[in-house]
Amino acid sequence: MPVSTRSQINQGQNEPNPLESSKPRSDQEQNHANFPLRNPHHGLKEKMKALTQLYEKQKQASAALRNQSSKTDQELRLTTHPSVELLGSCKKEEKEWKPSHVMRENNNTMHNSTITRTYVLPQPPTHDAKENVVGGNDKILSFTSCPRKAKASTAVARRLSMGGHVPQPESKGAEGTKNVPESETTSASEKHTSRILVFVRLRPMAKKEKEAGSRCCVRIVNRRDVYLTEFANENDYLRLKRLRGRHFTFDASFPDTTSQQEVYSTTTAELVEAVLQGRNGSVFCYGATGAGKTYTMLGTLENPGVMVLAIKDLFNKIRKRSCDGNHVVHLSYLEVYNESVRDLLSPGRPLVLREDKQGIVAAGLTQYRAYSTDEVMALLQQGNQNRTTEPTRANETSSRSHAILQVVIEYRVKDASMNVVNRIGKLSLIDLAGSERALATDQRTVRSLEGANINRSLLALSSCINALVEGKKHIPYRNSKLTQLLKDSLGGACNTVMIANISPCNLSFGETQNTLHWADRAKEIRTKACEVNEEVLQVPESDTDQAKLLLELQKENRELRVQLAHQQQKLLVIQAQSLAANASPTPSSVTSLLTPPTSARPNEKRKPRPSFLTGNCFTPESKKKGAEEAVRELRKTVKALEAEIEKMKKDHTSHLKQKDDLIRELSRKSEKTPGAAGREGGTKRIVTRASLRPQEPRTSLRPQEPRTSLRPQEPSTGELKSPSHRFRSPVPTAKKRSFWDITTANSPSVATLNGRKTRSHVISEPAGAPSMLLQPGFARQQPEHWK
Ligand SMILES: Nc1ncnc2c1ncn2[C@@H]1O[C@H](COP(=O)(O)OP(=O)(O)OP(=O)(O)O)[C@@H](O)[C@H]1O
Repeated sequence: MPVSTRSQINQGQNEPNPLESSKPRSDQEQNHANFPLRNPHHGLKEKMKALTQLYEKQKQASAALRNQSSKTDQELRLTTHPSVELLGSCKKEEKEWKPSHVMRENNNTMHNSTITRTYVLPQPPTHDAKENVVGGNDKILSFTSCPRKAKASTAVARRLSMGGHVPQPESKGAEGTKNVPESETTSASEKHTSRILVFVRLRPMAKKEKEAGSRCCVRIVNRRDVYLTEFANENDYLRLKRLRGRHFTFDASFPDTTSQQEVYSTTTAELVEAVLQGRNGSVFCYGATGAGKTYTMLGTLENPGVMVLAIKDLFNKIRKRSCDGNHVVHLSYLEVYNESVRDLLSPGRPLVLREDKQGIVAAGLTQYRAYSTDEVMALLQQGNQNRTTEPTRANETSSRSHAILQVVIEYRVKDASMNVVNRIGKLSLIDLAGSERALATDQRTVRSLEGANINRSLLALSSCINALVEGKKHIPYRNSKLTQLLKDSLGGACNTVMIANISPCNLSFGETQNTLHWADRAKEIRTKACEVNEEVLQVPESDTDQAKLLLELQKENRELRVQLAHQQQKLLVIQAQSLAANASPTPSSVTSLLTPPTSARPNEKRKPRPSFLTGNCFTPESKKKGAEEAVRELRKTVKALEAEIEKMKKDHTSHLKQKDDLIRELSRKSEKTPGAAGREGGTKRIVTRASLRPQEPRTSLRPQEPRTSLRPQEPSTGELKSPSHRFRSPVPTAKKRSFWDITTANSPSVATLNGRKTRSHVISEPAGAPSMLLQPGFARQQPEHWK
């Protein structure tokens, strides 16, 4: 890239060289002045002096101009280039910026030697330039020649295929962040593809960096434009020639003051929503070591990162929607360390990646069914403890592996025609290890080997990005484990978000530039349109009929049971009356049996009280015939009633028996239906005996509690469980369930999940299956060779 040298600047400015007028020149000098470009380093010091004088002159002129009116002064400040602001903000004592492309700064160091630093300012952004490189000598900046961008650049908010606008971060009065109309952003061809959204996050300057006198080389303007400024020693001529100021534009750029919540809501919140609708989503953090990837993804206890906020959001949303259907959440967490894949939730032998028609599969990866945010948090914490982290020179807690957390959400609901709609969304949250220079980290063998492997996989990632951008047919995913696992995120049907983390420190300029370069490249990757992974599980006609019949029979059964209970209650009352009649011939004694004793004075002669049976069994005639006849009649009535109840009981029992037999028969039939347990062929057994009768009340005929045992008000809910049922706390006696035939991160969800029978499958699990978390010794389940 062309960089203005001092000689070029002199030529370009057409200013008379002050040296020329002040002293007579020899022929040689004159020749040199006539051909200043022949050797740019020749007479460098003289030229520098001339340039300094020129600068002083212009400075005075500008000061005079500024003094002319305050208005002019204000305009000047407004039109100052962002990078100049940056220099001012990064170091307060920074000198005023200079009217040339190449600027100098003289700093007295501790050793009292003079070091001249040179930095190059990037050009102001243009509408169609995705990256502006400082040009040649014809583009010399003057004080007010850097117009601010008045309109949003073309790298505008892109739309996810899920249909929503990309949320723009709050603008601080910037015009450039306004949403651009859809017509400007999406063409017809874009409708079938979706682009990777790329965000940049700048971390704050670390304490150590501040103490070392580092300077800030990044400035974020309008929450989208990133200006990168290079500082260099002026004596480093070779470097000087290559100095570049750079400007990039992304979907959003986050300054160092941005909160975790803001990063989450701008980058990932929409993705979570789409995942709940059955789409796939991936978020990955990319950047140099110590740039803040893990902080962005995991965060701290006080400032939780994207992973934590996404999980919380996910469960909140599920809870709100739980009445609509049945959500099941599965979780897996793996790392790629030194080119081997390891299960972070259940560490053991390295996992083997397999590619089949369902995508890339890590054979043996454990998937846990999660019921609550707390449970996922605990799993996450456990996984992170197992993750390989080592202190390096660049970062005290450097992640030495790429970590992939995958959350699979399965959503089931019955439609009006008794079909089951099954949607599966996958969210992959990826914290990549940092790209690094060997010297920047460590030269010890293990660390450098790790670094080499990290770099190798990141190199493979950049090759894939390149191939995807260039539209090549062959994408070299197989070059590393990481790219194999990211295959779906990069080239599959997936809404993908990349967060590029950068450091503000000028010592990391190279890494920052590299990160921004690849992030800029990634913007051009087009993934396949992300469709909803929906499957309608069509229930055969016969099955539907059977299901309906079963439901009707169950309803009838319940009604009969309630009737039976009523009759039994009546019988009890009559039996009590009969007993009373046997014990005492007077109606009052019958009543006394049914009522608690009220007399506190046993010797007192009791007054006859009107019986509640008066007007019912005891007629005026019976009174006349006497007590014996009344008892006889009562007995007769009781016997008749008993016989009737007995008959009804028999009828009901035989009814119930018949219906139970029928239910059993139907259930057996449904179980025999092909594909009932699995999912092959699209024919699913959705109505099972277990699913239809989970809430079937157990009839208790104990007379003490006839109503409570029957619970006739409890609805027949079918297979969809109530929210409380799904979210109840795990039982401590839970048994470990694992998927030995599972999906891995980024494999196509529908095919993968639907095509596989897993041990912890949603349907096959008992309702309210307990969590792994509370299983005793869960965290310590390690194979022998790990102990
Ligand atoms: N936005 C931020 N706000 C405050 N501190 C941050 C931020 N980003 C990063 N840090 C701090 O910077 C340090 C390095 O960050 P982090 O460990 O996340 O880097 P990394 O990119 O994951 O590095 P590596 O690739 O080596 O794992 C940490 O101490 C972290 O707390």
